[in-house]
Parts: sequence; C-alpha cells; structure tokens
Amino acid sequence: MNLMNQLLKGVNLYLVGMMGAGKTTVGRLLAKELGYHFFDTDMLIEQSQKKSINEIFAETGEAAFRDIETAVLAELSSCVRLAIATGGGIVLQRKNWSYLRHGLVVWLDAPVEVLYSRLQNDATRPLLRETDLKVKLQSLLEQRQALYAQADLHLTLQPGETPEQITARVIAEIPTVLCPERRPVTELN
Ligand SMILES: Nc1ncnc2c1ncn2[C@@H]1O[C@H](COP(=O)(O)OP(=O)(O)O)[C@@H](O)[C@H]1O
Ligand SMILES: O=C(O)C1=C[C@@H](OP(=O)(O)O)[C@@H](O)[C@H](O)C1
Ligand SMILES: [Mg+2]
Repeated sequence: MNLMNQLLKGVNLYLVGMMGAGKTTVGRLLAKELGYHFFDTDMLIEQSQKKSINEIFAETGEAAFRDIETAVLAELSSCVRLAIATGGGIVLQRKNWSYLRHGLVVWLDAPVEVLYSRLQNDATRPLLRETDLKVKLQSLLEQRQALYAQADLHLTLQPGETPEQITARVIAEIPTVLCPERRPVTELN
C-alpha cells in the first residue's frame, strides 16, 4: 500500500464545485490513481430514477431532485475508498454536509470564464437553460461560494490546467489536510 493510501485509510474523497468545474472528469482520474471506486451522484440519480436530470427537474422539480441527491449521498457516505463527483448544488442543503464530513471535501474552483467556455453548448444542466449563461454562472457562484469554501481543500484551477495536472495536485495536497503539519507532497513512493 503506498504512502497516500496509508494516509487516507479508505477515507472517501468528495469533489464539490460549480457545474463544469471538472468534478466528474477529475473524480474518475482520482479514483484510478488511488485505487478507489468512482461514483458520480448525478449518474446514480439517473440510474435509480431511470430518467435524465433534465426530466427529473421538468417532471418533479428541483426540490424533489435535491431529496434524491441527499438519499444517494447518504448511501455513498456509508462506504469507503470512494472518489465521488457530486452535483454542483450538493453544498446547498445543510444535511448533505453531515454526509460530506465523513470524507475529505475538495473544492475544484474554476474561473467563471472557464466554466462558460466548457458549458456553452451543454444541454444536460437544467439550471443553465433559457438564461444568459455567464450571468447565471456568476450568480450561482456568488450564492454558493461561501458554501464551497467550507471544503477541506480548495484548489483554484488555472485556465489550461489539464485533468491529469489537477488530479496530481489534489493528491499532492491531501497530506496537508490529513497531517496539517505537512507541506504538499511532491514525491509519493
Ligand atoms: N481540466 C479540464 N480541461 C479541459 N476540459 C475539462 C477539464 N475538466 C473538465 N473538462 C470538460 O468540461 C466539461 C465538464 O466537465 P465535468 O467533469 O462534467 O464537470 P462537472 O462534473 O464539474 O460538472 C466536460 O466536457 C469535460 O470534458
Ligand atoms: O449546480 C447544480 O445545481 C447542478 C449541477 C449538476 O451537476 P454537475 O455539477 O456535475 O454539472 C446537476 O447535479 C444538476 O444539474 C444541478
Ligand atoms: Mg458532474
């Protein structure tokens, strides 16, 4: 077992952040690097409801979606050795934090311009439809920033930073949370 796994002891990693920040993309890579299992709360919701996120929002509304999201998170929090990509709104419900706190919460904080460039042609996120995308993203970020900031680890992403580079940075920063006296690890044996 490598140093990182000795430090983590199976603690789950929860990726939080705005739509388009890269939680699903980086979460998958993180799981691979750590020998963890990858889960995405949105994917689990769509599988359990046999509907898309768009359909759930359209047919039962956002409140119902949030209840399902909490139920999925509760299930996941009872497991170990998971890298979990959450939906961008998971931080909104206080009860979700009682589950997130079972693990290590990582905020992938990408600039609005980057989110905008990635989501311009996206049709899978109901909250971004029929609206001025950049204004909406800015407004959501302003509403949520203080919540995201409660994460254990805050990674400010740079334009052009690849998913692989971000994954490596998350891993390097984990010891600074688990062993506060430590600085980022550059070499993991
Ligand atoms: N570091 C990155 N560089 C370039 N594109 C990225 C990066 N991370 C994610 N993407 C792309 O941005 C879009 C949103 O990524 P995704 O992982 O779904 O974000 P989230 O789960 O946070 O909403 C996808 O098209 C993905 O391929
Ligand atoms: O920010 C939000 O409120 C949402 C983010 C989405 O997930 P991603 O962050 O993976 O896009 C999805 O859960 C839903 O559309 C709501
Ligand atoms: Mg996602």
